[in-house]
Amino acid sequence: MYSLILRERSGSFTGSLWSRIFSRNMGGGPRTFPGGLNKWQWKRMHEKKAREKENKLLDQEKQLYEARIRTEIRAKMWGNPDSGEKTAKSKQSHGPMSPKEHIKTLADRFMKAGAEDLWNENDGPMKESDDGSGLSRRDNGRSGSNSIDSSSNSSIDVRKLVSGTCYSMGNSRVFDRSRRGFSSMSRGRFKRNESSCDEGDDFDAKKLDTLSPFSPKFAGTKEKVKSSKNVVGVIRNKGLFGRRKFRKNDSSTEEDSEEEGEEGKMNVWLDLRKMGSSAALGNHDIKLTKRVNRNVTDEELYPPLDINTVREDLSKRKSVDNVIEENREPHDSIYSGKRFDESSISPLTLKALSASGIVKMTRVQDATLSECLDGKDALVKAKTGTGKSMAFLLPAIETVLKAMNSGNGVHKVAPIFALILCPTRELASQIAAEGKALLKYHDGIGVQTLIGGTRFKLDQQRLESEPCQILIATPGRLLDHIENKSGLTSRLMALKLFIVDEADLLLDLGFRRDVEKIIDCLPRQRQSLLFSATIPKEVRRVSQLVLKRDHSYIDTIGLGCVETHDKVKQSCIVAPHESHFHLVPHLLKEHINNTPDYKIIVFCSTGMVTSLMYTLLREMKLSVREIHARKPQLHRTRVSDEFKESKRLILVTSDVSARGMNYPDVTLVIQVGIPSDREQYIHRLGRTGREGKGGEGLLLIAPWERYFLDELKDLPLEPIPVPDLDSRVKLQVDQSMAKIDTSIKEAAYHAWLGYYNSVRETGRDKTTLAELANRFCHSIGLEKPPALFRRTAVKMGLKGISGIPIRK
Ligand SMILES: Nc1ncnc2c1ncn2[C@@H]1O[C@H](COP(=O)(O)OP(=O)(O)OP(=O)(O)O)[C@@H](O)[C@H]1O
Repeated sequence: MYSLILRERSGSFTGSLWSRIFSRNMGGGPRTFPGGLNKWQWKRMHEKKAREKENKLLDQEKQLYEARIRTEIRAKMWGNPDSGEKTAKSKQSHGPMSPKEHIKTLADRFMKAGAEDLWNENDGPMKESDDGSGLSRRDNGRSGSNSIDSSSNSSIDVRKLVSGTCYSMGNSRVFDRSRRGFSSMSRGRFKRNESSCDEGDDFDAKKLDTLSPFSPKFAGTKEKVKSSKNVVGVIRNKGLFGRRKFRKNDSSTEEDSEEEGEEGKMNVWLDLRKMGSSAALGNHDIKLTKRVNRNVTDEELYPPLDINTVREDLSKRKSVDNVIEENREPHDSIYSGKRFDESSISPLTLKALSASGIVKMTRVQDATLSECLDGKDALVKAKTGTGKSMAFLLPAIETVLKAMNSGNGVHKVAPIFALILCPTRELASQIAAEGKALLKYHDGIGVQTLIGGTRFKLDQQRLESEPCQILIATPGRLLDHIENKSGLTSRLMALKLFIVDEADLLLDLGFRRDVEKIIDCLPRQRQSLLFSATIPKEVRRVSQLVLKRDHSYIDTIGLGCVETHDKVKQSCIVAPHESHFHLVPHLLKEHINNTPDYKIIVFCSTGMVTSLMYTLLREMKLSVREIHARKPQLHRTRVSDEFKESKRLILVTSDVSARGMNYPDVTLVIQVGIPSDREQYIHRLGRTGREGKGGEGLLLIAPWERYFLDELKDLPLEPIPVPDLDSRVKLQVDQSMAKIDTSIKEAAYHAWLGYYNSVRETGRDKTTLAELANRFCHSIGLEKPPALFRRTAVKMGLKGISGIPIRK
C-alpha cells in the first residue's frame, strides 16, 4: 500500500464563522432575532440547518457511489468470461446489463481517490479482518470453499465486497476493487428502508447464490445452496434482506409473488438485483425504488445490448485494468508509479531526467513535489536512498526558473535563488553533481558548492566568474563567507528557497548555532524545506527555527513503521571489545567469499580508530580505502569518487560518510562499536539497500554496549552468535597489528577514550571507562595506555582517575 503520508498543518485552525460573528457580537449586536429567538437559539438553528444540508449532500453522494458499486458487481458477474456456462446462458437472453455510459457517468462523478472521506461514523465502524480482506474467513472445510463469516455481529464490510481480489463465495464471486481507489463502507449499521422489498428476519441462502439468473448456481442443487449458507450467514443482517423464497426450476426461478412465466428470469433478476442492492445499500435503496419503477419495462430501463458489444466493452475494461496493474508498483517498491512527465516540472528538466533514464517518481518525490512546487514549507521524512536529493533539487530548479522569468531579473549582484545546506563536504559535492545533471539542458543556470577544505579565495573567484543560482554549502564554510563579507550576503538577499538536507543533524546542538546565524542572513520571505530519513521529536520542535508555522509535515515512512528497509538484513554480534579487531577481518573475509561483487563499508567510532582499522586491513592485503575528517579533502574526494565507481572494495570510514552518501550497490555495512545514537545507526545502515535494492547490516558491539540495543528494539535486528575465529585469520591479525606504527595506535586509544567519554552512558562512570579503555589498549597491541595531556584530562574529567596516565 502506498506508504502513509501524514500531513499536519500547525496553526491552520480556523474558528467557525459563527463563533467569529458572535465573538464580534458579544459586545453589541442585536439581542433578538426573527421569530423572537435569542442569538444562541438563532445560532443553533442555523447550525442545525447547515448540518442537515451537509448530510443531505452526503447522502446523495453515497447513493451515486453505491449505484456505481452495484453496477460494478453486476458487470463483473455478468461478464466473467471464465464461466463458459454463463456465457452460454447469456447468449440465450440479454440480461439487464449496465450500459457503459451509466458506469462512465458515475465513474466521472464519483470514482475518485478520497471517496472514503464521504463516509462518516454514522455508516458504522470500518471492519478489517485478519487477512485484510475485510471478511473474516472460517471453516474452509465445511463449505468446501473459502467460507466467510462476519463473526458475531453479522455485519459485513461492503467496501470489501466490491473491492479487488476475487473471493470465492460459493459460486458467487466478490471482487475487491480497492486497487482502483474504491472506497468501501461498513454496512453494519445500515437500516433497511426499501418499500419494494419484503422485510424479513431471514435471508435465504439461495438469494445470494442466484444473484445472476444466468449463473449455474441459479438452478443449483440443494447441496450447493447448503454450502452457500455459510456464506450467507455472514451477510444475514436482521431487517436488511427480504424474506423472499425461491422455487427452483430447471430453467428459471420464480418468486412467490405473482411474477411468473416468460419474464420470470428477468423479473427475478430485477428483484434479486434490488435485493442485492438492499443488501449492499441499506437505507439508500430508497433511490433504487424511485429509479426502478415497476411500471416501466426493463427494456426501457436497460435496453438490451448486443452481447458482442458487451464483450468488447468488457475486454476494453480489462485491458485498462491490465495497464493499471502493470503500472502498479509492488508494495515494497520505492517508486510510486507516477511519472515525472505527469508533473509540472519544466520540459528541459524532464529531458535531463529521461537522458539519465529516470522516468518514474519515487514515493517521496511523488509525495512532496506538488507541495514543494506550490511554494509551501515542508518537513519531509523518507527512508534512506529513496531519492530525497532529487525531491528537493527539482523544486530548487523550478524556483530558479520562476525567479529568472518573473521579471525580478534585474539585480545589482548576481542573485542566489536556492541555498542547500548539508553536513558534509562529500554530500555537498554529490548533491551538486546531481543538480548539474538535472540542469544539463538549462543554459545559464549554475550550481556551485561552498565546502571546507578548499581555498577561500578560489571559492570567491568561482562564485564571481561562474553562474550560481543554486548554492550548496556546508554550514562552516558558508558562515566563513558570510562573516568575511565576501559579497555573498547581498547575493543571498534574493533567496527564494532554503533547503536543509539531513535536517535533524543540522538542527542538532552541534550545528544549530551555525544554522541560526545563517538563517539570520536570509530573507524572511522565502520557502524552506527540511529533509531527513530520521526526524526525532526534538527536531520537529526546533524545525520552527527554519519553517513557517503552517508548514506541512510529510512522512512517507508512517507512524509506527520501521525506518529501515525490509530488504536489508540486520544482525548484531555482541563480543568483547578485545576481539573486535580480530572479528572484523574474519567477517569481511566471510562476506567476500560469499559475495563475488562485494562492496563493504566499515564504520568506526572516530577518525583515528578508522585510521587504525584501515591500516590493519591494508596490512592484511585486503582491498581497502579510508575516509575520515583527518584526511585532506583531495584524498577524501578521490576515494569517495573511486568507491562510487568500483566493486570489490572496502571503505573504512567515520561518520563523515554516514549521511547522504550514495555509494551504489554496497553489499554490507559493518558498524564497529555503538553509533552516537539511533538515528546515526539508521543513516549508516542506509548506505546499503539504496534505490530499493537489498543489503546487509552488522552491528558489532561489546557486552557493556548492549544497553544501546534498547534504542533499536523496534528494528528487525537479529542477534547472531559470535563466530568461531579462523586461527589463520587470528594469526594474520596479530602479525599485522604488530607491524602498525605505535603512534597510530596511541592516537586511536586517545580518540576511543574521547568518544566513549562523550557517550552519556559510558562517560558517567570514569573508573569503568578507564578500565575499558585499558582493555582496548591491550587489544590493539599497546602495552600500557599512552598518557593524556593534563589539560585534556581535566577537560574530559579524567584527571585523577586510576588507569589514566597524565603527561608530566
Ligand atoms: N525517481 C528516480 N528514479 C530512479 N533513480 C532515482 C530517482 N530518484 C533518485 N534516484 C537515485 O536514487 C539514488 C539515491 O538517491 P538519494 O541519494 O537522493 O537518496 P536519499 O533519500 O537522499 O538518501 P539518504 O537518506 O541516504 O540521504 C541516487 O542514485 C539517485 O540518483
